[in-house]
Amino acid sequence: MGIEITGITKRFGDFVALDDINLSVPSGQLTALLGPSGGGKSTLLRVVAGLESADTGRIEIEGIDTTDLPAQKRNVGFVFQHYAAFKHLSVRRNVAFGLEIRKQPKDQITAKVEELLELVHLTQWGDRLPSQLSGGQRQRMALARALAIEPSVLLLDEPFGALDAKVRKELRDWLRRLHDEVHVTTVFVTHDQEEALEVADTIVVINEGRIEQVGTPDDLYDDPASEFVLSFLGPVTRLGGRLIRPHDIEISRYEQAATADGPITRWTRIGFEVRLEVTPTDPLHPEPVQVVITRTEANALGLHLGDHVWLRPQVGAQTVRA
Ligand SMILES: Nc1ncnc2c1ncn2[C@@H]1O[C@H](COP(=O)(O)OP(=O)(O)OP(=O)(O)O)[C@@H](O)[C@H]1O
Repeated sequence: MGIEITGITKRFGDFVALDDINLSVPSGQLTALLGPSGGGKSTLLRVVAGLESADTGRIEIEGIDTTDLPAQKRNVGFVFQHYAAFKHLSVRRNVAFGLEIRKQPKDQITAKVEELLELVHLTQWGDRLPSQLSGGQRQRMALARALAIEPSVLLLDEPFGALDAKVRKELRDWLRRLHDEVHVTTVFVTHDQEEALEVADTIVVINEGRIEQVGTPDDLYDDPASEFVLSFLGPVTRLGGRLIRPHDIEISRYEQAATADGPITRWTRIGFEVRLEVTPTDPLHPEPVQVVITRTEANALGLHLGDHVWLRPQVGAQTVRA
């Protein structure tokens, strides 16, 4: 069950925004659509929501073919980056709105709204206007409003994208906890790999209208299917013709079996990290290699700018042929 996406293609003029997308989103999970800007994530979410119609393909939500159903009949909750609240209505009335137009009994609506406000920790702000809330509180209200109709799926398009880094971090922890409580099938769009790795049960990497890989955060991190996935999930560097993560490189001051060796040509300290650049002496692979170690390691190894060092992948490190 969950969401079944079969053979979805979407063109805007000659441009192919989605190219034969096939994807099963498991019921009750938190799934991230991750990829660079313009890759097609929002378009896919909008097609699932019914806000955009695909040229070909089929969408099933919880076993029901919704391909030709209008958005309001699909029973989806949707939250955008910039949430359009009713400015003249209180937070409570905004949350109640979807229930009022469904003509539910008043006492049921009141009880449901209080339950939702508690869930998103906004009980004490219920009588305020949306303009009197912070950005993070507004997005929580948007989630409460989307959840009010008890959707079969919750679709979130960069819900925290417009917020500053600290609030984003808080809200992503909060979303994870909220999801653990309500278990509604949730799909959220993000271009932030850390957000996806931290929050999602399953990550779908999308690039240029195609799915690059689907897996758990660990699957993707430990076993990237392509150079694109490896490099999208964090910084990478080239070591002897292969791509590797800079902190997966072993560095030694002493001559040893190594993939590359050369002098340390840059040294940058950022907090607890030391980022080094080593320029290999090998004329076949002369481009500088980035290496990241902790300050403690750098001190223990007695490393300095200009030292000649030997580099090789750490045991178990993931590498991909470049
Ligand atoms: N209504 C439209 N008309 C024409 N082109 C569109 C339309 N909507 C999206 N596109 C194009 O389709 C491509 C995919 O857009 P989409 O918004 O799905 O990407 P995205 O991965 O969500 O990126 P972002 O994170 O920047 O929103 C982009 O190149 C975009 O310019």
